[in-house]
Amino acid sequence: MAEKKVGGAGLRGQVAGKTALSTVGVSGSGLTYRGYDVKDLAENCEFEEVAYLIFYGELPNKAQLADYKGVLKTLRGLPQALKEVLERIPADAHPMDVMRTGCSMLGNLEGEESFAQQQEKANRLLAAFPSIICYWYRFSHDGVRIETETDDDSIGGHFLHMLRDEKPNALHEQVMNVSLILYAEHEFNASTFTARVCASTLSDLFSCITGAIGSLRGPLHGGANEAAMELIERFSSADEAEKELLGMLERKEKIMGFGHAVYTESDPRNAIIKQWSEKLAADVGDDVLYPVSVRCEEVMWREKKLFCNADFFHASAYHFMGIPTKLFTPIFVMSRVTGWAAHVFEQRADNRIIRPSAEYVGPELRKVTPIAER
Ligand SMILES: CC(=O)SCCNC(=O)CCNC(=O)[C@H](O)C(C)(C)COP(=O)(O)OP(=O)(O)OC[C@H]1O[C@@H](n2cnc3c(N)ncnc32)[C@H](O)[C@@H]1OP(=O)(O)O
Ligand SMILES: O=C([O-])CC(=O)C(=O)O
Repeated sequence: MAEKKVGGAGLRGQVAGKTALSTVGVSGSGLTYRGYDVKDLAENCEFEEVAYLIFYGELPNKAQLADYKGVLKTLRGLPQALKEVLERIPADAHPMDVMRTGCSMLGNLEGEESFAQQQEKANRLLAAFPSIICYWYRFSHDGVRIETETDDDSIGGHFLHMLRDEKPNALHEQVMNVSLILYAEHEFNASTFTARVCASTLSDLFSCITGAIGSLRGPLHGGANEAAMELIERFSSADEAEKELLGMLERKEKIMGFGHAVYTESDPRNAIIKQWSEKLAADVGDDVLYPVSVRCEEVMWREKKLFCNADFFHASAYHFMGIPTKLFTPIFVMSRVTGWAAHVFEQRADNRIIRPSAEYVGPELRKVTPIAER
Protein backbone atom coordinates (compact mmCIF):
# COMPACT_ATOMS: atom_id res chain seq x y z
CA MET A 1 0.00 0.00 0.00
CA ALA A 2 1.08 3.59 -0.57
CA GLU A 3 2.27 5.66 2.41
CA LYS A 4 -0.62 6.79 4.61
CA LYS A 5 -1.45 10.47 4.32
CA VAL A 6 -1.17 11.93 7.83
CA GLY A 7 -3.43 14.77 8.99
CA GLY A 8 -6.12 16.48 6.94
CA ALA A 9 -9.33 14.62 6.12
CA GLY A 10 -10.33 11.96 8.61
CA LEU A 11 -7.80 13.18 11.21
CA ARG A 12 -5.51 10.40 9.99
CA GLY A 13 -2.42 9.95 12.15
CA GLN A 14 -3.41 12.68 14.64
CA VAL A 15 -3.06 11.84 18.32
CA ALA A 16 -6.47 12.65 19.82
CA GLY A 17 -5.95 11.36 23.36
CA LYS A 18 -4.23 8.73 25.51
CA THR A 19 -5.09 5.09 26.05
CA ALA A 20 -3.64 2.18 28.02
CA LEU A 21 -5.99 -0.28 26.33
CA SER A 22 -4.43 -1.20 23.01
CA THR A 23 -1.87 -0.44 20.32
CA VAL A 24 -2.70 -0.68 16.63
CA GLY A 25 -0.09 -1.02 13.91
CA VAL A 26 2.83 0.05 16.07
CA SER A 27 5.22 -2.19 14.14
CA GLY A 28 3.29 -1.73 10.89
CA SER A 29 0.95 -4.63 11.57
CA GLY A 30 0.68 -5.49 15.29
CA LEU A 31 -2.28 -5.34 17.65
CA THR A 32 -1.96 -5.57 21.41
CA TYR A 33 -4.53 -5.41 24.22
CA ARG A 34 -2.99 -4.14 27.45
CA GLY A 35 0.41 -5.34 26.31
CA TYR A 36 -0.62 -8.80 25.05
CA ASP A 37 -0.40 -9.70 21.37
CA VAL A 38 -3.88 -10.44 20.01
CA LYS A 39 -2.53 -13.67 18.46
CA ASP A 40 -1.35 -14.86 21.86
CA LEU A 41 -4.74 -14.01 23.38
CA ALA A 42 -6.66 -15.72 20.55
CA GLU A 43 -4.56 -18.87 20.95
CA ASN A 44 -4.64 -19.10 24.72
CA CYS A 45 -7.70 -17.35 26.14
CA GLU A 46 -11.46 -17.38 26.24
CA PHE A 47 -13.27 -14.20 25.25
CA GLU A 48 -14.42 -13.63 28.85
CA GLU A 49 -10.78 -13.63 29.98
CA VAL A 50 -10.03 -10.95 27.40
CA ALA A 51 -13.09 -8.92 28.43
CA TYR A 52 -11.82 -9.11 32.02
CA LEU A 53 -8.35 -8.03 30.87
CA ILE A 54 -9.74 -5.06 28.99
CA PHE A 55 -11.88 -3.94 31.91
CA TYR A 56 -9.61 -4.68 34.88
CA GLY A 57 -6.13 -4.40 33.34
CA GLU A 58 -4.89 -7.93 34.10
CA LEU A 59 -5.82 -11.43 32.97
CA PRO A 60 -7.95 -13.22 35.59
CA ASN A 61 -6.86 -16.31 37.48
CA LYS A 62 -9.15 -19.36 37.44
CA ALA A 63 -11.27 -18.24 40.37
CA GLN A 64 -11.64 -14.69 39.07
CA LEU A 65 -12.67 -15.98 35.64
CA ALA A 66 -15.22 -18.36 37.13
CA ASP A 67 -16.65 -15.51 39.23
CA TYR A 68 -16.77 -13.16 36.27
CA LYS A 69 -18.49 -15.70 34.02
CA GLY A 70 -20.92 -16.40 36.85
CA VAL A 71 -21.79 -12.70 37.10
CA LEU A 72 -22.31 -12.41 33.33
CA LYS A 73 -24.57 -15.49 33.32
CA THR A 74 -26.92 -13.86 35.80
CA LEU A 75 -27.29 -10.85 33.49
CA ARG A 76 -28.65 -12.59 30.39
CA GLY A 77 -32.36 -12.07 31.07
CA LEU A 78 -34.30 -9.23 29.44
CA PRO A 79 -36.93 -7.09 31.18
CA GLN A 80 -40.49 -7.52 29.88
CA ALA A 81 -40.70 -3.93 28.61
CA LEU A 82 -37.59 -4.47 26.47
CA LYS A 83 -38.99 -7.72 25.07
CA GLU A 84 -42.18 -5.85 24.13
CA VAL A 85 -40.18 -3.20 22.28
CA LEU A 86 -38.14 -5.87 20.45
CA GLU A 87 -41.36 -7.64 19.44
CA ARG A 88 -42.56 -4.46 17.74
CA ILE A 89 -39.48 -4.09 15.53
CA PRO A 90 -40.24 -5.54 12.07
CA ALA A 91 -38.41 -8.52 10.61
CA ASP A 92 -37.00 -6.38 7.81
CA ALA A 93 -35.41 -3.87 10.20
CA HIS A 94 -31.62 -3.64 10.11
CA PRO A 95 -30.29 -5.71 13.03
CA MET A 96 -27.88 -2.90 13.94
CA ASP A 97 -30.93 -0.68 14.44
CA VAL A 98 -32.27 -3.39 16.74
CA MET A 99 -29.01 -3.34 18.73
CA ARG A 100 -29.12 0.46 18.92
CA THR A 101 -32.75 0.49 20.09
CA GLY A 102 -32.15 -2.39 22.48
CA CYS A 103 -29.24 -0.57 24.09
CA SER A 104 -31.13 2.68 24.32
CA MET A 105 -34.25 1.02 25.75
CA LEU A 106 -32.20 -0.81 28.38
CA GLY A 107 -30.81 2.62 29.32
CA ASN A 108 -34.38 3.78 29.95
CA LEU A 109 -35.16 0.81 32.13
CA GLU A 110 -31.88 0.27 33.99
CA GLY A 111 -30.01 3.54 33.43
CA GLU A 112 -26.62 4.45 34.84
CA GLU A 113 -27.48 6.66 37.79
CA SER A 114 -23.88 7.39 38.75
CA PHE A 115 -20.45 6.59 37.35
CA ALA A 116 -19.95 4.26 40.35
CA GLN A 117 -22.22 1.85 38.45
CA GLN A 118 -20.21 1.92 35.22
CA GLN A 119 -18.66 -1.56 35.45
CA GLU A 120 -21.94 -3.15 36.51
CA LYS A 121 -23.72 -1.51 33.54
CA ALA A 122 -20.98 -2.53 31.11
CA ASN A 123 -21.30 -6.14 32.31
CA ARG A 124 -25.04 -5.92 31.84
CA LEU A 125 -24.66 -4.80 28.22
CA LEU A 126 -22.00 -7.44 27.52
CA ALA A 127 -24.31 -10.17 28.82
CA ALA A 128 -27.53 -8.77 27.32
CA PHE A 129 -26.54 -7.97 23.71
CA PRO A 130 -26.68 -11.61 22.49
CA SER A 131 -30.08 -11.95 24.19
CA ILE A 132 -31.35 -8.72 22.60
CA ILE A 133 -30.42 -9.66 19.04
CA CYS A 134 -31.52 -13.29 19.29
CA TYR A 135 -34.80 -12.45 21.04
CA TRP A 136 -35.71 -10.05 18.23
CA TYR A 137 -34.43 -12.32 15.45
CA ARG A 138 -36.22 -15.44 16.62
CA PHE A 139 -39.49 -13.60 17.36
CA SER A 140 -39.58 -11.67 14.09
CA HIS A 141 -38.35 -14.52 11.86
CA ASP A 142 -39.59 -17.69 13.55
CA GLY A 143 -42.48 -16.37 15.66
CA VAL A 144 -41.02 -17.79 18.91
CA ARG A 145 -40.33 -16.13 22.25
CA ILE A 146 -36.99 -17.64 23.22
CA GLU A 147 -35.62 -18.18 26.73
CA THR A 148 -32.52 -16.00 26.98
CA GLU A 149 -31.38 -17.23 30.40
CA THR A 150 -29.40 -20.27 29.25
CA ASP A 151 -26.65 -22.01 31.22
CA ASP A 152 -24.15 -21.83 28.34
CA ASP A 153 -20.61 -21.41 29.57
CA SER A 154 -19.56 -18.72 27.09
CA ILE A 155 -21.03 -15.64 25.45
CA GLY A 156 -20.41 -17.13 22.00
CA GLY A 157 -22.07 -20.38 23.01
CA HIS A 158 -25.03 -18.47 24.49
CA PHE A 159 -25.49 -16.61 21.20
CA LEU A 160 -25.33 -19.72 18.97
CA HIS A 161 -27.61 -21.68 21.30
CA MET A 162 -30.34 -19.02 21.22
CA LEU A 163 -30.01 -18.61 17.47
CA ARG A 164 -30.46 -22.28 16.62
CA ASP A 165 -32.31 -23.74 19.61
CA GLU A 166 -29.53 -26.23 20.22
CA LYS A 167 -26.15 -26.21 21.95
CA PRO A 168 -23.34 -25.43 19.49
CA ASN A 169 -20.60 -27.93 18.73
CA ALA A 170 -17.14 -27.34 20.18
CA LEU A 171 -15.65 -26.03 16.91
CA HIS A 172 -18.31 -23.37 16.49
CA GLU A 173 -18.07 -22.26 20.10
CA GLN A 174 -14.29 -21.98 19.74
CA VAL A 175 -14.53 -19.92 16.54
CA MET A 176 -17.03 -17.57 18.19
CA ASN A 177 -14.62 -17.23 21.07
CA VAL A 178 -11.73 -16.32 18.77
CA SER A 179 -13.88 -13.97 16.72
CA LEU A 180 -15.08 -12.10 19.82
CA ILE A 181 -11.46 -11.75 20.97
CA LEU A 182 -10.37 -10.35 17.60
CA TYR A 183 -13.13 -7.75 17.54
CA ALA A 184 -12.92 -6.67 21.21
CA GLU A 185 -10.77 -3.56 21.08
CA HIS A 186 -9.05 -1.34 18.51
CA GLU A 187 -7.85 1.99 19.92
CA PHE A 188 -9.41 5.16 18.42
CA ASN A 189 -11.47 3.64 15.61
CA ALA A 190 -14.58 5.57 14.52
CA SER A 191 -17.09 3.87 16.83
CA THR A 192 -14.81 4.02 19.87
CA PHE A 193 -14.06 7.65 19.18
CA THR A 194 -17.82 8.26 19.00
CA ALA A 195 -18.16 6.67 22.45
CA ARG A 196 -15.32 8.80 23.83
CA VAL A 197 -16.70 12.04 22.42
CA CYS A 198 -20.05 11.24 24.03
CA ALA A 199 -18.34 10.29 27.32
CA SER A 200 -16.40 13.55 27.30
CA THR A 201 -19.66 15.47 27.84
CA LEU A 202 -20.12 13.35 31.02
CA SER A 203 -23.06 11.56 29.43
CA ASP A 204 -24.19 8.10 30.58
CA LEU A 205 -22.78 4.77 29.38
CA PHE A 206 -25.92 3.74 27.46
CA SER A 207 -25.77 6.94 25.38
CA CYS A 208 -22.08 6.37 24.63
CA ILE A 209 -22.67 2.78 23.52
CA THR A 210 -25.81 3.64 21.53
CA GLY A 211 -23.84 6.26 19.59
CA ALA A 212 -20.98 3.82 19.02
CA ILE A 213 -23.38 1.24 17.56
CA GLY A 214 -24.56 3.86 15.08
CA SER A 215 -20.98 4.49 13.97
CA LEU A 216 -20.14 0.80 13.71
CA ARG A 217 -23.17 0.17 11.47
CA GLY A 218 -21.62 1.83 8.39
CA PRO A 219 -20.03 -0.28 5.62
CA LEU A 220 -16.69 1.55 5.96
CA HIS A 221 -16.45 0.22 9.53
CA GLY A 222 -18.18 -2.83 11.11
CA GLY A 223 -20.76 -3.15 8.35
CA ALA A 224 -17.96 -4.35 6.05
CA ASN A 225 -18.28 -7.99 7.18
CA GLU A 226 -21.84 -8.15 5.80
CA ALA A 227 -20.83 -6.26 2.67
CA ALA A 228 -17.94 -8.71 2.14
CA MET A 229 -20.38 -11.62 2.38
CA GLU A 230 -22.66 -10.01 -0.19
CA LEU A 231 -19.66 -9.72 -2.49
CA ILE A 232 -18.25 -13.24 -2.22
CA GLU A 233 -21.57 -15.05 -2.45
CA ARG A 234 -22.08 -13.56 -5.92
CA PHE A 235 -19.28 -15.71 -7.35
CA SER A 236 -19.52 -19.39 -8.18
CA SER A 237 -15.79 -19.91 -8.74
CA ALA A 238 -12.43 -18.33 -7.97
CA ASP A 239 -11.93 -17.50 -11.68
CA GLU A 240 -15.26 -15.68 -11.80
CA ALA A 241 -14.33 -13.78 -8.64
CA GLU A 242 -11.05 -12.66 -10.21
CA LYS A 243 -12.72 -11.48 -13.43
CA GLU A 244 -15.46 -9.55 -11.60
CA LEU A 245 -13.07 -8.06 -9.08
CA LEU A 246 -10.81 -6.74 -11.84
CA GLY A 247 -13.87 -5.07 -13.38
CA MET A 248 -14.83 -3.52 -10.05
CA LEU A 249 -11.32 -2.16 -9.57
CA GLU A 250 -11.34 -0.73 -13.07
CA ARG A 251 -14.62 1.03 -12.27
CA LYS A 252 -12.94 2.32 -9.06
CA GLU A 253 -15.48 0.57 -6.83
CA LYS A 254 -14.62 0.00 -3.16
CA ILE A 255 -14.13 -3.61 -2.21
CA MET A 256 -15.45 -4.10 1.31
CA GLY A 257 -13.27 -6.04 3.72
CA PHE A 258 -10.02 -4.64 2.28
CA GLY A 259 -7.75 -1.82 3.39
CA HIS A 260 -7.37 -0.11 6.71
CA ALA A 261 -7.08 3.40 8.12
CA VAL A 262 -4.03 2.54 10.25
CA TYR A 263 -2.39 -0.73 9.19
CA THR A 264 -0.14 -0.38 6.17
CA GLU A 265 1.00 -3.96 5.52
CA SER A 266 -1.60 -6.33 6.97
CA ASP A 267 -4.31 -6.57 9.60
CA PRO A 268 -3.02 -9.10 12.15
CA ARG A 269 -6.54 -10.35 12.81
CA ASN A 270 -6.90 -11.55 9.22
CA ALA A 271 -4.41 -14.44 9.36
CA ILE A 272 -6.11 -15.71 12.52
CA ILE A 273 -9.71 -15.68 11.29
CA LYS A 274 -8.62 -16.92 7.86
CA GLN A 275 -7.21 -20.08 9.45
CA TRP A 276 -10.50 -20.70 11.22
CA SER A 277 -12.45 -20.03 8.05
CA GLU A 278 -10.36 -22.66 6.29
CA LYS A 279 -11.07 -25.18 9.08
CA LEU A 280 -14.78 -24.44 8.90
CA ALA A 281 -14.74 -24.76 5.09
CA ALA A 282 -13.26 -28.26 5.47
CA ASP A 283 -15.84 -29.02 8.16
CA VAL A 284 -18.80 -28.16 5.90
CA GLY A 285 -17.16 -29.49 2.70
CA ASP A 286 -17.08 -26.06 1.02
CA ASP A 287 -15.16 -25.85 -2.23
CA VAL A 288 -16.43 -22.48 -3.49
CA LEU A 289 -16.66 -19.73 -0.88
CA TYR A 290 -13.26 -20.26 0.73
CA PRO A 291 -11.36 -20.52 -2.59
CA VAL A 292 -13.29 -17.46 -3.83
CA SER A 293 -12.21 -15.54 -0.71
CA VAL A 294 -8.58 -16.59 -1.10
CA ARG A 295 -8.59 -15.50 -4.75
CA CYS A 296 -10.07 -12.11 -3.82
CA GLU A 297 -7.24 -11.70 -1.32
CA GLU A 298 -4.62 -12.59 -3.96
CA VAL A 299 -6.10 -10.29 -6.62
CA MET A 300 -6.44 -7.31 -4.28
CA TRP A 301 -2.84 -7.62 -3.15
CA ARG A 302 -1.49 -8.21 -6.66
CA GLU A 303 -3.44 -5.35 -8.25
CA LYS A 304 -3.64 -2.73 -5.47
CA LYS A 305 -1.46 -3.85 -2.59
CA LEU A 306 -4.64 -3.84 -0.51
CA PHE A 307 -4.90 -6.53 2.19
CA CYS A 308 -7.86 -8.17 3.92
CA ASN A 309 -8.90 -6.45 7.13
CA ALA A 310 -10.53 -8.23 10.11
CA ASP A 311 -13.87 -8.31 8.34
CA PHE A 312 -13.13 -10.19 5.13
CA PHE A 313 -12.63 -13.79 6.29
CA HIS A 314 -15.12 -13.27 9.10
CA ALA A 315 -17.76 -13.29 6.36
CA SER A 316 -17.05 -16.85 5.20
CA ALA A 317 -16.33 -18.07 8.75
CA TYR A 318 -19.70 -16.89 10.05
CA HIS A 319 -21.44 -18.18 6.93
CA PHE A 320 -19.97 -21.67 7.41
CA MET A 321 -21.37 -21.66 10.95
CA GLY A 322 -24.86 -21.00 9.56
CA ILE A 323 -25.09 -17.47 10.95
CA PRO A 324 -27.42 -15.27 8.85
CA THR A 325 -25.49 -12.48 7.10
CA LYS A 326 -27.61 -9.75 8.66
CA LEU A 327 -26.39 -10.81 12.13
CA PHE A 328 -22.67 -10.42 11.32
CA THR A 329 -22.30 -6.81 12.47
CA PRO A 330 -24.31 -7.30 15.69
CA ILE A 331 -21.72 -9.95 16.67
CA PHE A 332 -19.11 -7.18 16.37
CA VAL A 333 -21.18 -5.15 18.88
CA MET A 334 -21.37 -8.14 21.27
CA SER A 335 -17.58 -8.04 21.39
CA ARG A 336 -16.62 -4.37 20.92
CA VAL A 337 -18.85 -3.28 23.80
CA THR A 338 -15.88 -4.24 25.99
CA GLY A 339 -13.51 -1.85 24.21
CA TRP A 340 -16.11 0.91 23.98
CA ALA A 341 -16.98 0.75 27.67
CA ALA A 342 -13.33 0.60 28.75
CA HIS A 343 -12.62 3.70 26.64
CA VAL A 344 -15.55 5.47 28.26
CA PHE A 345 -14.08 4.65 31.68
CA GLU A 346 -10.67 5.93 30.55
CA GLN A 347 -12.15 9.13 29.20
CA ARG A 348 -14.04 9.74 32.43
CA ALA A 349 -10.94 9.13 34.52
CA ASP A 350 -9.05 11.94 32.80
CA ASN A 351 -11.63 14.05 31.06
CA ARG A 352 -11.72 17.23 29.09
CA ILE A 353 -14.62 17.78 26.72
CA ILE A 354 -13.58 16.77 23.17
CA ARG A 355 -14.16 19.81 21.02
CA PRO A 356 -11.82 20.30 18.05
CA SER A 357 -11.94 23.27 15.67
CA ALA A 358 -13.00 23.50 12.04
CA GLU A 359 -11.38 25.30 9.14
CA TYR A 360 -14.12 27.64 7.89
CA VAL A 361 -14.72 27.37 4.12
CA GLY A 362 -18.16 29.12 3.89
CA PRO A 363 -19.18 32.57 2.60
CA GLU A 364 -17.72 35.87 3.86
CA LEU A 365 -19.72 37.90 6.40
CA ARG A 366 -22.95 39.19 4.77
CA LYS A 367 -26.15 41.03 5.70
CA VAL A 368 -29.61 39.44 5.99
CA THR A 369 -31.90 40.58 3.14
CA PRO A 370 -35.43 41.04 4.57
CA ILE A 371 -37.59 38.03 3.65
CA ALA A 372 -39.96 40.10 1.45
CA GLU A 373 -37.01 41.12 -0.72
CA ARG A 374 -35.50 37.65 -1.23
C1 LIG B 1 -13.13 -3.63 11.46
C2 LIG B 1 -13.04 -2.48 10.55
O1 LIG B 1 -13.75 -1.50 10.70
S1 LIG B 1 -11.88 -2.58 9.37
C3 LIG B 1 -12.45 -1.51 8.08
C4 LIG B 1 -13.67 -2.08 7.41
N1 LIG B 1 -14.02 -1.31 6.22
C5 LIG B 1 -13.90 -1.80 4.98
O2 LIG B 1 -13.51 -2.91 4.74
C6 LIG B 1 -14.36 -0.86 3.86
C7 LIG B 1 -13.40 -0.87 2.68
N2 LIG B 1 -12.18 -0.16 3.01
C8 LIG B 1 -12.14 1.21 2.98
O3 LIG B 1 -13.12 1.88 2.60
C9 LIG B 1 -10.88 1.89 3.43
O4 LIG B 1 -9.77 1.07 3.21
C10 LIG B 1 -10.94 2.28 4.94
C11 LIG B 1 -12.21 3.07 5.25
C12 LIG B 1 -10.92 1.03 5.82
C13 LIG B 1 -9.70 3.12 5.27
O5 LIG B 1 -9.83 4.31 4.57
P1 LIG B 1 -8.57 5.27 4.28
O6 LIG B 1 -7.66 5.28 5.44
O7 LIG B 1 -9.10 6.56 3.78
O8 LIG B 1 -7.91 4.49 3.07
P2 LIG B 1 -6.48 4.74 2.38
O9 LIG B 1 -5.99 6.11 2.69
O10 LIG B 1 -5.62 3.60 2.74
O11 LIG B 1 -6.85 4.65 0.84
C14 LIG B 1 -5.81 4.73 -0.11
C15 LIG B 1 -6.39 4.50 -1.48
O12 LIG B 1 -6.82 3.15 -1.60
C16 LIG B 1 -8.19 3.10 -1.97
N3 LIG B 1 -8.83 2.04 -1.22
C17 LIG B 1 -8.75 1.86 0.13
N4 LIG B 1 -9.49 0.78 0.48
C18 LIG B 1 -10.03 0.31 -0.66
C19 LIG B 1 -10.90 -0.76 -0.93
N5 LIG B 1 -11.35 -1.55 0.05
N6 LIG B 1 -11.25 -0.98 -2.21
C20 LIG B 1 -10.80 -0.20 -3.20
N7 LIG B 1 -9.99 0.85 -3.00
C21 LIG B 1 -9.61 1.10 -1.75
C22 LIG B 1 -8.75 4.44 -1.54
O13 LIG B 1 -9.93 4.78 -2.26
C23 LIG B 1 -7.60 5.37 -1.79
O14 LIG B 1 -7.57 5.67 -3.17
P3 LIG B 1 -7.35 7.20 -3.66
O15 LIG B 1 -6.02 7.60 -3.08
O16 LIG B 1 -7.39 7.05 -5.14
O17 LIG B 1 -8.50 7.96 -3.09
O1 LIG C 1 -9.42 0.75 13.63
C1 LIG C 1 -10.21 0.99 12.73
O2 LIG C 1 -10.24 2.06 12.08
C2 LIG C 1 -11.23 0.01 12.33
C3 LIG C 1 -10.99 -1.35 12.90
O3 LIG C 1 -10.23 -2.14 12.37
C4 LIG C 1 -11.67 -1.73 14.12
O4 LIG C 1 -12.35 -0.89 14.74
O5 LIG C 1 -11.55 -2.90 14.53
